[in-house]
Amino acid sequence: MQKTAPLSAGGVVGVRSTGTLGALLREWLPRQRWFAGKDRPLNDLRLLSMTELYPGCLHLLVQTGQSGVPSPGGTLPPGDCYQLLLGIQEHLSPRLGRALIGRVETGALAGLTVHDALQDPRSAHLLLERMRHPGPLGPLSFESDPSVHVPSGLAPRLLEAEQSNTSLVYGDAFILKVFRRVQSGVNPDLEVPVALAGQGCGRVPAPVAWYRTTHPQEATLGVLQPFLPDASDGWTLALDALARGEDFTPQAYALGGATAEVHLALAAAFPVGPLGDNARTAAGMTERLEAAAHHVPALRPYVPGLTTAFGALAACDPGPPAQRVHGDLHLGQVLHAGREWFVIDFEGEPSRPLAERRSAQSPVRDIAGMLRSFDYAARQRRPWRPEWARRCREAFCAGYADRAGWDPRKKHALLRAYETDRAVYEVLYEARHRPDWLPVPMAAIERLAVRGG
Ligand SMILES: Nc1ncnc2c1ncn2[C@@H]1O[C@H](COP(=O)(O)OP(=O)(O)O)[C@@H](O)[C@H]1O
Ligand SMILES: O=P(O)(O)O[C@H]1O[C@H](CO)[C@@H](O[C@H]2O[C@H](CO)[C@@H](O)[C@H](O)[C@H]2O)[C@H](O)[C@H]1O
Repeated sequence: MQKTAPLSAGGVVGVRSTGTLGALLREWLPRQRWFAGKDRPLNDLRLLSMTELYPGCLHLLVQTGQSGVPSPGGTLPPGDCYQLLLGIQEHLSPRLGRALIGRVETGALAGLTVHDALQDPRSAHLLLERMRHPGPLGPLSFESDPSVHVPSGLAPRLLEAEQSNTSLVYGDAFILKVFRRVQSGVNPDLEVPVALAGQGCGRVPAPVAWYRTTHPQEATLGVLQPFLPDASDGWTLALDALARGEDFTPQAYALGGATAEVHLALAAAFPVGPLGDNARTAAGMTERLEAAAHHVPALRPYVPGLTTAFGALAACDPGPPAQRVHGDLHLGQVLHAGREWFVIDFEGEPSRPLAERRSAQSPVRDIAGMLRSFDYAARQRRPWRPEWARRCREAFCAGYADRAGWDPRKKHALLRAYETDRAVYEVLYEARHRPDWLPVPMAAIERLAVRGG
């Protein structure tokens, strides 16, 4: 293991040190949407690598030290590793005010202003130039599919949506996703779309360029893909349909079919495991439930009822064989463009270790994710529209069954257990990131625990 370097002179960035680059970042990081450790104080920050992308722009990998933080499962040191691109200037132009991180008072950068370079069009342009010219740069390596031409001079814009990563759109032709929380190993959001493209699966935009680091460990840092310019995501479309009182079942049916197609391509591209070992899966789900109940007290009264679902899973027939899956499928991860559904963002649930996200799992995990999403959408309206969600869920399963050759609705115990597991994940996710949304998955928890589905 490589030794990590302190981010400020004098060792680990201390609580009282102000004015150093480390102190500025320690104050700025926890305020970012993509910062995963919001529930624990950030005690220290260490520098893993620093590379000059071009004059005035630094690429950093930093390691957080947080009390009570679990190891992310990779071989990077314990804590979380984040990717930062920092613009360093004497004076920041007022139009970049929102990108400001602060002014460094001491150390090698004393007197200079630091900003988030991904919010700076000039830096975004130069980052694309790096991707257009593959090759190594210190510990970084830029690579591309030589069969695709990426033109120079595409105007960049930052996607403003609240996300787990940072995405830049170039000339409405390409989208670059810069992974913020980095785990060692290849990121499934590169690995899977490349493999699906190899299968000729047109439902997933194929990567055209990417960059990675080899220090302190191998890790994917960013992926450039074709941008679908007139696409609308499934969440927006579902909410629009609800607002207009419109039926969404034809779209849900088509989405079920598209999901099955992606599953078939995944099963062809990656090794398929044996039939599900339900007892082991149920034990894992029970463990996750207990851990979530530890963090979110509101879950505790429902633990016995929810555990029943996992018990039923352990006792039921093995489900479909384990295979690579999407891992975090919901309406925000599907795009509708030109009358077709496309699937994006194969990273899986961000809080799970990378090895787990890359392992073969039941395809029911994805089906349950999407079923939960129809429930989320229906609960955005007052009064709640359970019938709308029920019809979408039915249609989605019917579309899936027609394309996959097996019907998820006939796997009741399996579906209920995976839906429960997903709702437990959502409770934890909302408690950490969007406490106002907690009632949405909690309503499902109540339904699944008390009424059994
Ligand atoms: N190929 C694409 N074409 C059009 N829009 C896209 C594409 N890929 C992603 N997007 C848009 O970017 C958003 C964020 O992408 P996503 O991969 O989900 O990032 P994150 O992991 O940060 O949530 C999506 O919700 C979608 O609106
Ligand atoms: O898209 P991400 O990879 O960032 O996924 C995370 O954030 C999602 C919210 O943005 C979260 O999804 C939950 O909320 C959605 C509505 O905003 C809903 O459609 C999903 O069904 C629900 O799970 C997702 O769980 C999380 O991993």
